[in-house]
Amino acid sequence: MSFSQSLWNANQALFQSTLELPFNQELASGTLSRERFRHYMIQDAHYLVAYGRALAVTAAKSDNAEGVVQFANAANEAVVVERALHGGFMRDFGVTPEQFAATPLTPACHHYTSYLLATAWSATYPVAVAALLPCFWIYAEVGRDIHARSAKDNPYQAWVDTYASEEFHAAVRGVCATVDRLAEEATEATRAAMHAAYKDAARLEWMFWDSAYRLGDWQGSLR
Ligand SMILES: Cc1ncc(CN)c(N)n1
Repeated sequence: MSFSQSLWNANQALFQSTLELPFNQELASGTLSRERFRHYMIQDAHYLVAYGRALAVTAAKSDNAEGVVQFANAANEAVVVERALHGGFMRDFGVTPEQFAATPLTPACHHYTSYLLATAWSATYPVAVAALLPCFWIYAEVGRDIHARSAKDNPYQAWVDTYASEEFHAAVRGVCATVDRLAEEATEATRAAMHAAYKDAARLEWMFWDSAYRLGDWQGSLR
């Protein structure tokens, strides 16, 4: 079994519970409230900038030229392509650039982006790549799962199509191939750290959707 497959298998139950989250169930049926999707979109647009930075730092740490291009391209995709999708939804939902800029990161978004940035800056290249893999892989598999059962005239179809697309899945295969090569060359301790990083990020993916469904925010005087 490949190392990336072992990461996936070790977190299979977590992935299943991600699919079962009310946010994703209602995204598939098209019944997710506009308020919840709007909340998610704003937080995800914040997330994508930090994620793009983490990818760029990881690109700079790469041990070869291919990795520089792979992760620099992924940073570009996150900030330009994915955020364009969000821009379309923001317009539909009447979120102005000023409203977006004035909306702080929720605890879940703050936690996840801080984790990715800290890992990208402080961990070794193989561990940083393992921490980024769930952002690719879980979204691609959630996208495909929802695509297979998405309601007709789903208002969120553009989101579903983006993450179910062959282009997005090709990027996942590329990151898995890099993870597999790095794991092959790594010590046992590094492989264990890669497993831990993957799991941390997979849990934070779960929390991000759960928080969006709950309209998560800082409590009372913490705002
Ligand atoms: C929270 C989160 N994780 C991953 C992705 C897919 N790049 C995303 N848009 N948002």
